[in-house]
Amino acid sequence: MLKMTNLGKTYITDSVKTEALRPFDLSISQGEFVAVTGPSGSGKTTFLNITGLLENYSSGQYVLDGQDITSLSDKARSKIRNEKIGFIFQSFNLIPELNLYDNIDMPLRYRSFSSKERDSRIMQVLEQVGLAGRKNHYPHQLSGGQQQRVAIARALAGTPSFLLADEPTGNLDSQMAAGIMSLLKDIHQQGTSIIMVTHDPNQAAQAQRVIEVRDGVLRDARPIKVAAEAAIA
Ligand SMILES: Nc1ncnc2c1ncn2[C@@H]1O[C@H](COP(=O)(O)OP(=O)(O)OP(=O)(O)O)[C@@H](O)[C@H]1O
Repeated sequence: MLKMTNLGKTYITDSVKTEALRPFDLSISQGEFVAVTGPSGSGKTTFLNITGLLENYSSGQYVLDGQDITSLSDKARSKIRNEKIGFIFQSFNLIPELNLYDNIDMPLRYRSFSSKERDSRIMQVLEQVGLAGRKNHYPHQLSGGQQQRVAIARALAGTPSFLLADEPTGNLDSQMAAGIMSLLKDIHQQGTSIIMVTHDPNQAAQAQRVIEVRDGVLRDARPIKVAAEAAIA
């Protein structure tokens, strides 16, 4: 699904050079659930922004679904971002003036779907996150956990190649956080690839594979399930 080769990111501000990500190689296959973890300032957000095509890298190559991103224009990148990546943020990022239905519809309007197809996609994802009966409600009428469910529905509606989640439970209490983790695991079981940044080692352990970032060095732990099977063999 995605392949990064010798990818690196250096910030230069007022002649101060920060090597946010030292050059690394990484492949993530369709259907994986990957957690990205590491201490504050280690480079997780930089990694996430590059993976989500929100930020450029300084060196190397990034190939997404067979397409080399390196030489694309900003417009072409935006199109790929909208079609292939579903974003989930810590702060939900719903539009307060729009009801749930219209929040989910918003990114679909930039795609070539008919209004009938958009409607069926919106209702399907609202069902999937258990909020079909609340489609006319506004974000402020929902709990934090429910708002995050809407954000997940919005991310899923465009059938992206993968979901990119940035601390998706960071603003939730532990019970709501457990509900969101369980929803993400269900979505993964149904075939969606997920890349999730988290500070929480317990959440990271629920993914199939953990990538650790420390001082800009990306360490790719082996898939946990494969490692466990290897230990038994
Ligand atoms: N725009 C920027 N200009 C200069 N340096 C930056 C910029 N963005 C990030 N950095 C630096 O790059 C390094 C990695 O930052 P990054 O935000 O990716 O870390 P993080 O692991 O996401 O941290 P946190 O968990 O606190 O969000 C840090 O040293 C940071 O100061």
